[in-house]
Amino acid sequence: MKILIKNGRVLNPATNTDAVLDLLTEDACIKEIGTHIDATDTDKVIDASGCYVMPGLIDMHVHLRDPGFLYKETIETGTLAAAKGGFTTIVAMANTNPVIDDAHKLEAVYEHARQYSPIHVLQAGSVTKGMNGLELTNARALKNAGAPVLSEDGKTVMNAALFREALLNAAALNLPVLDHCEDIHLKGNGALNSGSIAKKLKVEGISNAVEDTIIARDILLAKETNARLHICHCSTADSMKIIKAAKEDGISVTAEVCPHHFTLTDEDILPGDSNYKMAPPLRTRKDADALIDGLKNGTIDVISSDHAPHALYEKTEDIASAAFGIVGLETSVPLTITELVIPGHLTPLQMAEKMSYNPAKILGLGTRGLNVGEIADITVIHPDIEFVIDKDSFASMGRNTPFHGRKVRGKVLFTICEGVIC
Ligand SMILES: NC(=O)N[C@@H](CC(=O)O)C(=O)O
Ligand SMILES: [Zn+2]
Ligand SMILES: [Zn+2]
Repeated sequence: MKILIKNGRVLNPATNTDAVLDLLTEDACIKEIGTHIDATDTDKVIDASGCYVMPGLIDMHVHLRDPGFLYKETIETGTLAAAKGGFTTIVAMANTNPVIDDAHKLEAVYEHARQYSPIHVLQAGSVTKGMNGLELTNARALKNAGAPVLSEDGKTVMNAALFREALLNAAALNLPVLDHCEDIHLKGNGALNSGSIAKKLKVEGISNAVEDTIIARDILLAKETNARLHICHCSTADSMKIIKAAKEDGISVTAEVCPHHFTLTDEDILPGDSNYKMAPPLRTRKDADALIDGLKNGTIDVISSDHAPHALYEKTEDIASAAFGIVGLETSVPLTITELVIPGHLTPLQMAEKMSYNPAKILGLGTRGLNVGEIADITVIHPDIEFVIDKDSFASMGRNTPFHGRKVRGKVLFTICEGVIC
């Protein structure tokens, strides 16, 4: 199979390329990149005039809900949603039922993914057994079974001594740890960001310190253990200061933000709509602006979705009792283009860096760029196509999005994984 992508704006952070070029794939690899590649003898020609041609996007924070929560999502529906959203690789979090805490369970996910996924699935292993926060998993066995990272996402390992030991083990294996930062005692029954909105809606608040104290704790533990720490879903202004200082100090820390946290604030929350409820919560304008600054100045390495599908009945009108989390795989690209690229906060090349190049580096996937001889994982996006987000068009089983009805720009036209159009 040969696919010729003609006249696209090829964005390759690995070589700092941003140029209109043709790109030819053959079978699973990139065969040629050049100014005029001949179309004869190809199976498909894609006219990519006006389009971004990026290395296949990588979402390093996804909840596939498989095994155990198949009424929310499955490997099949979640990876289809990922492909539709432009992602050729995703990392699935371990908070399934059972929790992915041993090699056997991890291998079962890979077996399912081989059967049902059009894209690459990487499965995280949990930090503690059953995510019980008490007993560490066997990190080496998880790594040998193919876990590129460890993560307790959904929870913080509250015992600092135990987490320190986990970081030591991870460091010895060169495994990054993806860190959900939320002090459960400080959080209490909090549902939305602390402040006037939570008060008005009569729910308990979640202060910035719930997040910032754990980020600071874990960065200090990473410093002590030389572990590679990746901070998940940053939402606060102070987290940017802490992470920036840590990086300047030479500590091995990377960080991500999710599109909802730079797009919305707690002022946007509609009363009775729990699709605005997620962990961490939507914060203030000041926080969102700080996240955008963090993306611009390199404090933030990665944009990930934290795709967290839930069933309709789990997202009831009662915000206090509704589940935390929103879907994101099919809205990440248009929100990033609309909120960051069009206003000039990020260049298209920087978008490719945060949504493909940097995740690949953190996950140890090599360069994963658009280079001859590399695997043909490619995303073609038209940045100028305007459309209205429609939750009923999602491939995901989750309909829990606050973005239904929102006008955006930037449409994924093709997701090519190993030389095959998904
Ligand atoms: N983000 C969320 O609000 N929810 C996630 C858990 C998590 O990412 O911490 C989930 O699994 O539902
Ligand atoms: Zn989390
Ligand atoms: Zn998550």
